[in-house]
Amino acid sequence: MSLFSLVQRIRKATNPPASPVPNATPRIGILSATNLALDDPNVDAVYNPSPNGLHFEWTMKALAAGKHVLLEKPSADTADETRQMFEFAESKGLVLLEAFHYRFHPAIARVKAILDSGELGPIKDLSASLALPKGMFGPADIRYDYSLGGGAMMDMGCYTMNVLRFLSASEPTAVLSATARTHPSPSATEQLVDAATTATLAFPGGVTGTLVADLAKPWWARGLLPPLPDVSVRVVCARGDVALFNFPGPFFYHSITVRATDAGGRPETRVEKAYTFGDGRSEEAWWTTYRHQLDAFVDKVRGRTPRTWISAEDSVNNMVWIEKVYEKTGLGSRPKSQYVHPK
Ligand SMILES: NC(=O)C1=CN([C@@H]2O[C@H](COP(=O)(O)OP(=O)(O)OC[C@H]3O[C@@H](n4cnc5c(N)ncnc54)[C@H](OP(=O)(O)O)[C@@H]3O)[C@@H](O)[C@H]2O)C=CC1
Ligand SMILES: O=C1OC[C@@H](O)[C@H](O)[C@H]1O
Repeated sequence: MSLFSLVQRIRKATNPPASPVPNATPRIGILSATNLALDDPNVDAVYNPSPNGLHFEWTMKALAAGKHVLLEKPSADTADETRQMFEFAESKGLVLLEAFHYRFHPAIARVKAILDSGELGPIKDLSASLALPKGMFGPADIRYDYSLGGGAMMDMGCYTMNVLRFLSASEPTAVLSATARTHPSPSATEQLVDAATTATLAFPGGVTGTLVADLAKPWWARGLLPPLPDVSVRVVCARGDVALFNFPGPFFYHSITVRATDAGGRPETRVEKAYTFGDGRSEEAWWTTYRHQLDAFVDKVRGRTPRTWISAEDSVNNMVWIEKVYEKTGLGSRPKSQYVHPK
């Protein structure tokens, strides 16, 4: 069970009584099968942490009910569904945000600022990995359920795809190669679920980007030693490189390692940390990625300008390229939602 399901369960169990909420604070509900947040006029916005394959249906229903939506990643099973959700949100004047929480933290912002500063020269190659040890997710986990939009490329690959696109400041032009590791399964649909995917993409200007997404990284020493999680992104530039260790969870711990050449052409390495923006806006060094994200979401709902935002186009393009990777591996896109939204 994830932290989010836990929160959801606690919410369900405690069923907090309605209380007056100051106008400045949007009242956020969490969607679940038994949660009637959509019918509750006291709820302004909902968080949608349903399995991937249900994102489209419940986001469309929430938007139809007039709620702003903070939607878990990946936004849907297909780019077409993502496009529909954002178009609907726009037409209703509602906020819809795909919860790529890491994008709201100072650590990734610092890496982007280093790249944008030109200090390291033009980008040549990027690589991003998100790989967790085998055993973290059981066989019944939603991540292995094709009908619910399962697969490593969906679950972890959506982050790696996102960070490659974000740091390269461009969209891929092609999937050069992509391979998936699947489990032998008697079920035809479960054979379409990738436990791991590796892909290399072409970006404009001869730049390449490689992603690794693995839900079950094999153990070492004949299965006795768990491997370390792989949670890094690295960008190689003409005059050096920058790597962020733990890009998805930088609030626990992270390090930004920059290798550059000094004015005399000598190589130098420095390690940075970024737990605050220091831009005078409200923040604390302990704030999680989720806290920063929630701040931005609330800002947007309240008509203020958030420090960071993820556009509709960004979310649509992320799904476009996830689908292209699935196409290249031969597994194909996850099944489109059966939900038909009433016109
Ligand atoms: N941003 C982040 O850090 C994280 C994001 N996620 C994202 O959140 C989403 C949910 O993941 P996670 O919390 O691990 O998922 P869970 O398996 O814990 O399920 C989440 C909820 O979905 C319900 N559910 C499960 N299967 C079905 C089904 N077939 N039909 C209807 N409801 C169902 C569960 O209900 P019940 O309790 O009744 O079983 C549960 O309330 C995914 O999109 C995932 O990518 C997940 C973890 C972390
Ligand atoms: O943050 C995360 O880490 C673990 C994943 O399986 C999960 O879905 C993801 O959002």
